[in-house]
Amino acid sequence: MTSTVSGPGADVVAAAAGDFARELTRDSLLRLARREIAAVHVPGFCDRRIAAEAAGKAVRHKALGNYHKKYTSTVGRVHLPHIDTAWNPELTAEYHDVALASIQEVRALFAPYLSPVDHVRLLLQECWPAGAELLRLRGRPCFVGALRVFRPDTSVFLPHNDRIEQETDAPEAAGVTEQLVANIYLQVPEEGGDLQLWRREPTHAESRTILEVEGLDPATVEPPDHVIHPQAGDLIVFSSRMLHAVTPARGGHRVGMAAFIACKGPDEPLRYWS
Ligand SMILES: O=C(O)CCC(=O)C(=O)O
Ligand SMILES: [Fe+2]
Repeated sequence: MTSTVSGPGADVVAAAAGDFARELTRDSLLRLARREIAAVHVPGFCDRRIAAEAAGKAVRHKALGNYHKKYTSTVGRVHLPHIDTAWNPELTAEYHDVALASIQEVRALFAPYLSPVDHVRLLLQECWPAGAELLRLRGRPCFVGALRVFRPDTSVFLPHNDRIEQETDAPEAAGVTEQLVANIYLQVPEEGGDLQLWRREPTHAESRTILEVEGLDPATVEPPDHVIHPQAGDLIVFSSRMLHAVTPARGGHRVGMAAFIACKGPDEPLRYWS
């Protein structure tokens, strides 16, 4: 299957097909963690009918709330993701208290089928030299499998990056050498909802802005290196430490399922959470 690209970056992507791997394997994961490739993009990772059904449940979910920062508050998410614990001890305790129940609740949305995030967890465990496991912070299990709901025309993720060390001082978060994020797309309208990738980390000044408002003004950033229009059912894994953004989806909801993945080198297990 060919890559599905659109927008201003399409030529760049076509010219740089070697920047993408099409399968999640030991080799593609190691190359991604070493930043030799920009992303692992697996078209049709998950059955589209199963994806569509789960997307509908996410849009109607009773635990659908919004991200908390100024420029991400347009995006909905099901269950509390770690970023929204915002260094608050009560929210952090609540996050861990409900983590396992939330994992099981999201899993049940896909029953009787395997949830795509569980499928990713198994592949990481099988492929990575030292295996993979659920992240624990101060010994307490994290949630994984956040469903993100981008509302038609209004939701956007401005250029930003994600780093666990900026969200917690728990000892388990020290020594991370790379942070990846796996997104499984459950529903994507035909137009918009593009994933933009830059192959660089933000500058110090940009990082300060991102920490304050979780996004840069696109006019202040050069064009992205890659623009991908995901199809429902696709899996895309990329470095969350590098700049990335999501453009508004036109005329319909864009629903994804996300897991961050901390890497401390091939001799340590990968650890995932949302
Ligand atoms: O929904 C996407 O395509 C990526 C969103 C994002 O910012 C992330 O997964 O860290
Ligand atoms: Fe992100």
